Amino acid sequence: MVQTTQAPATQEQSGLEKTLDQSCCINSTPPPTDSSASKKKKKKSKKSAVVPEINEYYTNTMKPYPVTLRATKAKGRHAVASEPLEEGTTVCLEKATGFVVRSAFIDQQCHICLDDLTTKMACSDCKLIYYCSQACVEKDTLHHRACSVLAQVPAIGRSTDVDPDLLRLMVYLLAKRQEEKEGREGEDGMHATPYWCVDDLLSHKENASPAFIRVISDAAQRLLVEDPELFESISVDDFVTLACKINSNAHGLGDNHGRNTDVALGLFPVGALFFNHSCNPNAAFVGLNKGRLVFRTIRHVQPDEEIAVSYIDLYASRDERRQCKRCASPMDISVDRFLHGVVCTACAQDVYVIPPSSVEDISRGQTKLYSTKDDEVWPCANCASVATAKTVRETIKEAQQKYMTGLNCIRKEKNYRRARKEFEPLVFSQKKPRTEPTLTPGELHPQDAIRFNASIPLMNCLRYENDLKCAVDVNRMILEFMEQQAKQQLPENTSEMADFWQNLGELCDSVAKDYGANGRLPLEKKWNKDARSAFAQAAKIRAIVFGPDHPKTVIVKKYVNHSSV
Ligand SMILES: C[S@@+](CC[C@H](N)C(=O)[O-])C[C@H]1O[C@@H](n2cnc3c(N)ncnc32)[C@H](O)[C@@H]1O
Repeated sequence: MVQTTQAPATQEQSGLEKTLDQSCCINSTPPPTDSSASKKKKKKSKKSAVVPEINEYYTNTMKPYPVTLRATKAKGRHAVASEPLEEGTTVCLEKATGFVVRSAFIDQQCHICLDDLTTKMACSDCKLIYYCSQACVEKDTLHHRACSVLAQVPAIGRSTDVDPDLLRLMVYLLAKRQEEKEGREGEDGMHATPYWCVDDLLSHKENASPAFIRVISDAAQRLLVEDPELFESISVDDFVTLACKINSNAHGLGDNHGRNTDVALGLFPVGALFFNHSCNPNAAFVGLNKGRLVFRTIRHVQPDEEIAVSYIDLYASRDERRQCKRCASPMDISVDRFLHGVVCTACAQDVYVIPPSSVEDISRGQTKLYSTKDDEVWPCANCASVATAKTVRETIKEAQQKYMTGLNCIRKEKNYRRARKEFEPLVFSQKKPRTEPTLTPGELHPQDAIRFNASIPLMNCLRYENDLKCAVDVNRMILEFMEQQAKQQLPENTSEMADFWQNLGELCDSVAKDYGANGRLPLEKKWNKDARSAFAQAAKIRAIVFGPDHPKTVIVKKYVNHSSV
């Protein structure tokens, strides 16, 4: 997971985010009991797979965009380009059926427009909802239906161990359902996707853990008692289905001013139904204010090509990304082989290839990397000399341990110096100069996921400790890594890349200021120039991914022309 906030990257996700990531599995199936059962199941599911119908509502909603909606057995509902599309083309703009501000930001963002709160107007009853202005108070037609239940959500969440954000989103969605049933609908510029579309979403309930179903059922029973009228004709089982749908389909809505923090969570049925997953996506989704989500192409798309986004971190290991077209490509030619890779001790040219794990094994948490079979041997992709699974696994486990220790130093002790000591050996080769991403026999490959992920909190530690030039070096390494990945098929324009270019600009800007304060004008000029060109890169990518008028693009464009941030 890539994080570039000014605060150190903690790599930590909230419970709900984790569930969201895990549930974005592609065609994941419950584990079969034996291999013959598995074959039978596959045959059966192929036969029974039905092509979903596309309701006219969706076709009409998507008419303004250059896409055609299709449905097939293999892909379900999906969208293809109806003409050649340039990068940065809007292919869908949707207003959430329901969205809620995340608990951590509850008194920081307006619950209607999602803008930062300068003036705070709270609901005097539940004190759990804030508005930026009287105009936004008046636009809120749903809250009065949900207020009394919402007031109970924190206590229900605590006692049942369910994420209160998930509960609040369920309550809002059901309030929206009731509003529509009564034939009333609030209007704030753009129509929200109606509640009935939520019925079309896949829930993947069959894959939900019994523990999750149990806690949601407990919470549902408590909610039902609180407001039988609001939840009229809704059963505990309906609540569980809705929770699973949220887990499988909800999107985070980013902060419009900061970087990668999701300040809100919303359900966007049209986007969730028609934009499938790809590990090599040609489109991305971006949160906008007022609970809207836009889908934009991030590279040129051919007519008839499917438009797909990545549901998960582009830089995650193959096992995390599960199954998709690209991940199904042979492991020895796939970029994924690097994402958990130890450099061959014989040729020092490539990595020992860890065989891909089956989807069934992954869903049981039994990947090849973490299996206990030590007698297997894994060959180098270049020279075919082999290493034992045990050696490769131990090198990776040791690195993982160091990485976790580093994160804990930040999270628990706020000790950036100690954290830095844990991350440094992961990111830099011990035997070579630190800025050269060299292949050192027996060490993690420079493109290994742990090595890459460690470089992000390391850069944050260096920034915190004001070791700015080292932070610049690490930031440049991160960008080099991402550009390298882009050559091996990942997209060139990603929000993560734009963040790191902006971060580089800010770091160079600070170095320039330090030189300026010491009267070293030629150096100040040089670093200022580096800062401006980094901001220009960030602005170029943001204009494609976020759009030219998005606040994040606008702010970075301003920095390109300013002499300092
Ligand atoms: C957010 S939903 C997309 C809805 C789906 N298109 C439909 O018609 O219901 C995610 C689910 O769509 C399917 N899906 C997503 N990406 C896919 C892909 N690349 N190929 C096949 N199925 C995919 C998987 O079942 C996945 O769990």
